Amino acid sequence: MNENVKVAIIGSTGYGGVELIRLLASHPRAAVTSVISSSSAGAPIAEGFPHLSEIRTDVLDDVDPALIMSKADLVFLATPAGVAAKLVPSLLEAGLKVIDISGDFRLKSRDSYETWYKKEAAEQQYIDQAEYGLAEVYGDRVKGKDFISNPGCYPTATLLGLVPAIKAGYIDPATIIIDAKSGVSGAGRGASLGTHYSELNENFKAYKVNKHQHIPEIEQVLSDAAGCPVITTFTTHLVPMTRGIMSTMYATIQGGRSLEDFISLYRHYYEGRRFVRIRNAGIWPATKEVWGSNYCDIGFAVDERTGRVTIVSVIDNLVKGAAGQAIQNLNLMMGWDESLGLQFVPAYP
Ligand SMILES: NC(=O)C1=CN([C@@H]2O[C@H](COP(=O)(O)OP(=O)(O)OC[C@H]3O[C@@H](n4cnc5c(N)ncnc54)[C@H](OP(=O)(O)O)[C@@H]3O)[C@@H](O)[C@H]2O)C=CC1
Ligand SMILES: CC(=O)N[C@@H](CCC(=O)OP(=O)(O)O)C(=O)O
Repeated sequence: MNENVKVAIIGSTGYGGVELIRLLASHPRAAVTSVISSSSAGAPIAEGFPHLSEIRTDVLDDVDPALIMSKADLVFLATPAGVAAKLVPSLLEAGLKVIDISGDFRLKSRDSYETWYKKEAAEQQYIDQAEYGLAEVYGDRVKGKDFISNPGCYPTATLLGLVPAIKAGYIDPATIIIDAKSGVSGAGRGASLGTHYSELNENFKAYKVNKHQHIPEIEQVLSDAAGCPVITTFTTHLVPMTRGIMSTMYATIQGGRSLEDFISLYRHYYEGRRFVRIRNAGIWPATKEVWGSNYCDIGFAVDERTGRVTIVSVIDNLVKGAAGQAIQNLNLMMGWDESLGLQFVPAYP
């Protein structure tokens, strides 16, 4: 698989879709040949997004599998929950490769999806076909596949911070507590009461406590890593900033492991994976240090007094948490270097 690829984006007027357009503009082997909208077909995309005017002079296409097939080889879906479940079968049947950024194909159990997402689940055969693309953990399974389910933003930050320690038995999986915070672009472009300026500015609030739809996704992967069922406490918070996720995780240490043990375990686990950066002792990652990039930065502290480890993991929700990891999965699918088109230095300050 050494050919270049033509790409269509469904949901290209949303934050995830627009970020895909931005990142793919500098991809050496992928060209966006169709930007798609269910509500504004026929309108020039640069009309709504003047920052794209140099690179996109085209109009938005309708959601039509035959039209997409005539223009593209692969389609990204950056659509609200429930949309991909209905669209993906016809896209796959049209012969397109698919990368879905929504949560519709991440959970292997239909019941679990319907419990947590409160929507009708996709058909089981398509759920079974979807490869869950947490790139640094399951990347080997992605190569050559036609259908990837891209992980959620919170799960990406959280799982990259927990999987090595669970797999190595450095922490007790029954003791994990995850305290996560997100910038507001994680909620998408649509306006809502909870995310408008005066509700958000100079405010900091917890939401969906014990009810967040990313809980079963995190537990599915932690259970796979531990080899036994794992349940966690996971609390999300909204921070008055645009981009960024910080996931702070706590667990009881097993086997008397030290801070140096954790740092060296993670450096070994992520060796050769350039998007995960493990911090030296005492240097904590901050969301600004990954802003606009595909990096996930992870730092640790070991508290000998409590016997617990603190793990802090940060990503840009729209890049590593969505469009960037989706492009990383495109690269892995195609057998290319996983960093093609993603070698951005974070914007700082
Ligand atoms: N924002 C983030 O940080 C992350 C988001 N995600 C997930 O990615 C997906 C997209 O998120 P995000 O970009 O933030 O969301 P947005 O709300 O910003 O954009 C979603 C887009 O989907 C399109 N859309 C809505 N309904 C339909 C439909 N029936 N058929 C086709 N297109 C439709 C809309 O565009 P139009 O009306 O033009 O069709 C809209 O612009 C969601 O599932 C989200 O949960 C995952 C990880 C991180
Ligand atoms: C800040 C904020 O509201 N974030 C969203 C993330 C939604 C998301 O990405 O949902 P899926 O991964 O399930 O598609 C939330 O917490 O629901």
